[in-house]
Amino acid sequence: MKIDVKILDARMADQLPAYATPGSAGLDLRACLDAPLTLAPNAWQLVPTGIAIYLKDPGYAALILPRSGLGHKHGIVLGNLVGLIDSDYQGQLMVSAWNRSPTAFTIEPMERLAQLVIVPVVQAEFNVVNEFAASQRGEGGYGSTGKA
Ligand SMILES: O=c1ccn([C@H]2C[C@H](O)[C@@H](COP(=O)(O)OP(=O)(O)OP(=O)(O)O)O2)c(=O)[nH]1
Ligand SMILES: [Mg+2]
Repeated sequence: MKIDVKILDARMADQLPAYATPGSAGLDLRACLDAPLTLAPNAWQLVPTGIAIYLKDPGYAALILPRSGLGHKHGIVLGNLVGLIDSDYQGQLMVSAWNRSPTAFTIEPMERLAQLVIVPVVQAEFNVVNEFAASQRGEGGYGSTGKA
């Protein structure tokens, strides 16, 4: 699949997001910063990525997810937990970087900060009904099938 991409910061021209291995699901997004950015404990800031994408097809969306290493080892996750990029969004991809750890963390310019996953999307329509056809689960939820 080919996605239109705009390079908004010249530094991104030779380091567009890429799959790190043939089996990678995520494209690493870089922090397009002019200077290091220190996030104090529990601080968050919107970080530009230097690129815009236009998915065009409403059958796709992109998700911005944390990088596991940064999230687990340094507490750098996302202020919105997950970023959802609509297929008609044409602005710069932004990463809400949140330092959920008790230690300050410095993001270096052009460091890989988060990852982008392209996913298929179904746009559903609602069919209003008074009763659903019976299902095995019915209205049971929240542990209703037991623990083991
Ligand atoms: O981490 C993110 C999340 C969103 N976006 C961009 C793409 C997305 O299509 C747009 C709107 O995001 P969303 O719909 O999640 O935010 P909203 O608060 O509902 O804003 P809007 O009223 O613009 O839809 O912002 C990002 O760049 N990074
Ligand atoms: Mg929205």
